[in-house]
Amino acid sequence: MPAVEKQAAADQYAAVEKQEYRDAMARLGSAVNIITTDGPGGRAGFTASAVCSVTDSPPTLLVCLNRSASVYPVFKENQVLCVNTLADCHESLSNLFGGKTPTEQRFEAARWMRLATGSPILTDALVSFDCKVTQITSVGTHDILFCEAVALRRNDDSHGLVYFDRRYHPLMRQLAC
Ligand SMILES: NC(=O)c1ccc[n+]([C@@H]2O[C@H](COP(=O)([O-])OP(=O)(O)OC[C@H]3O[C@@H](n4cnc5c(N)ncnc54)[C@H](O)[C@@H]3O)[C@@H](O)[C@H]2O)c1
Ligand SMILES: Cc1cc2c(cc1C)N(C[C@H](O)[C@H](O)[C@H](O)COP(=O)(O)O)c1[nH]c(=O)[nH]c(=O)c1N2
Repeated sequence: MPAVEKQAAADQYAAVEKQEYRDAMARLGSAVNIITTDGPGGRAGFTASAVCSVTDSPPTLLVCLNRSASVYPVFKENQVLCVNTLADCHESLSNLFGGKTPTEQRFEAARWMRLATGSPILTDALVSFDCKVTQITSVGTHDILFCEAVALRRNDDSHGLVYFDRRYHPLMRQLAC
């Protein structure tokens, strides 16, 4: 089909209204993560549910970051980040990093260490992916950061945390007895 006709065919679909889309997205349960960075641009961190695995070769995750977030310029400059996937005990930490709280207050509330990139690793996270940002694509209000994992840390005894229907839910692992 010629490009003009393809465009005309696509234009016949109206976009779903924003609130209706959010109400629908609230039905998708997801892991909750605190994304951190440190480097020439300074230290920053925010809560993100828009995170997923892209490929294992090379081991790559994606993180969606709203360009209007206060932390955006810091992540853009540093080009490294850590995806810290939260455990069941981290509900209040998730809210702290998801709101309007100043950076120092966010980081004071937990214990951190470093691995390869210098990004803060949450010591009791379920799992942490220390990454370099390899590619960025803008879609609408967000940037999609493609992140290659260069180091990992796991806490195999922790339970998970899921964000579903605008609430947090603990997700129990079957632990060996
Ligand atoms: N991807 C995101 O940027 C994203 C995801 C989850 C929550 N949030 C923010 O966290 C706060 C609380 O969220 P909530 O789930 O309690 O209620 P909500 O009604 O704002 O969002 C419902 C769902 O819609 C999606 N969503 C919300 N805002 C979005 C955005 N700007 N871009 C893309 N998808 C978005 C998410 O899947 C979210 O769980 C809100 O300020 C929300 O904007 C942002
Ligand atoms: C459960 C949950 C999940 C998400 C968020 C919030 C919460 C509570 N937020 C919002 C994000 O954390 C917030 O905008 C940042 O903390 C930046 O806020 P300030 O601009 O610094 O106030 C968020 N933002 C984003 O850009 N991508 C995402 O995937 C998510 N996911």
